[in-house]
Amino acid sequence: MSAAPATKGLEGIVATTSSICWIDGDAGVLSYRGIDIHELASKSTFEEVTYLLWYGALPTTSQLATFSKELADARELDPKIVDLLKAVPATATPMEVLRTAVSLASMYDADEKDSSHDANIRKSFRLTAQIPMIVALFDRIRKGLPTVDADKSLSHAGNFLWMLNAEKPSETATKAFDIALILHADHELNASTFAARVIAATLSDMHSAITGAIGALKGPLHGGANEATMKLLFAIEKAGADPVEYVKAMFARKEKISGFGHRVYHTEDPRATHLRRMSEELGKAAGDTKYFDMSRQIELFIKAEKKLNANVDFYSASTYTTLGIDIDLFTPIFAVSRISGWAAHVIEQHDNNRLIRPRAEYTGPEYPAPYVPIESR
Ligand SMILES: CC(=O)SCCNC(=O)CCNC(=O)[C@H](O)C(C)(C)COP(=O)(O)OP(=O)(O)OC[C@H]1O[C@@H](n2cnc3c(N)ncnc32)[C@H](O)[C@@H]1OP(=O)(O)O
Ligand SMILES: O=C([O-])CC(=O)C(=O)O
Repeated sequence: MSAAPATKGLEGIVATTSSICWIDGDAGVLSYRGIDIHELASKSTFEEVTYLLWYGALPTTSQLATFSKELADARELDPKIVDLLKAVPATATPMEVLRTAVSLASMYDADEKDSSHDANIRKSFRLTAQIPMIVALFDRIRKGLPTVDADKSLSHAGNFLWMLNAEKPSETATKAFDIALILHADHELNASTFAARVIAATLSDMHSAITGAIGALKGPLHGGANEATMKLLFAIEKAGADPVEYVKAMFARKEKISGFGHRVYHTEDPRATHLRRMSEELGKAAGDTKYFDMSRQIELFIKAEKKLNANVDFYSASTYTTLGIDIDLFTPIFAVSRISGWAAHVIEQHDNNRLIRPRAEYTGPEYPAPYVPIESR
């Protein structure tokens, strides 16, 4: 069979079937297992959403209690992983460290050599519990601050904030963070999830797939855009510039504005609706809406002038900054949530596997090209 012409970036190509996440990019609908993201963001918790993603249906009260306990009990890290966090060069970024620590965690995983469905579920618990621990511990280690042990009585969101700040988080902060985790949990065949599925489809293991996914998430066209958005807001603030004039100048230089545009949504990203509200509410509660106000001015200008919508990364930047989180933790925090979706996709891929191996449209020299002997070249 000869290959069809290429579609740059695989735009619009349906690459697999999946029962995890459904998006209508024209109507701005996102659902996990058919349940609308707005309902989940307002009524659910990260633990419940993770159960939904892995098992395909909402849990009963006792199922959720067992699941949440199992997830909390998985808050354990081999000391060798903590040693790694202490040994990396001072220039290491949290995203590089997370990628490397997850790869190392594979060698200390009880199911290292087992990729059965049940072993994949057990690994999903461990990775989902360990990733936030790695991010929080590394942040404190690099700052020379004492680390704190995981608190298994706290929720997933609450324990992350506890381990990051060594202070019991407020209910408002825990709730806001939990909603952010729900919103970022899954998004169909985004680049990092696709990368994870490609790796899993070779029958490689869950840790390899997640390590690759973290590498894909890191890029500024994907999860890295939340960090890039905050850098933009800080640059505008530092320059004392008018946000709209600053962005206009970027457009004149043909630069892309982080946090805008999306391959699938042609209308408002439904996650941005929540993050915009959270950014504003948290700003008001903290008595400083500066970053929300700047963001809103930029959003209104870009929407009016370029018909581009804010994506999930745009308002998560000001939301996390208002929660007191350092800018280079934004993308690792995306992974703290997205591990739930990545794991669901790796499990689904292994449960019904076929190697993912597309074709390329060849654009090189015409075949057969001559092999010119080296002395004649
Ligand atoms: C969690 C996530 O991954 S959400 C996405 C996070 N990434 C970002 O926010 C980075 C900024 N955005 C982008 O680079 C893009 O919109 C992407 C990567 C998200 C989607 O890319 P694609 O679907 O390939 O769209 P593409 O980059 O071809 O853009 C289409 C057109 O809109 C323009 N455009 C898209 N996004 C932007 C932007 N953020 N700023 C300026 N122009 C943009 C492009 O320049 C292009 O214009 P042209 O047709 O005149 O050349
Ligand atoms: O779906 C995408 O291409 C990117 C995205 O929004 C996500 O991964 O959450």
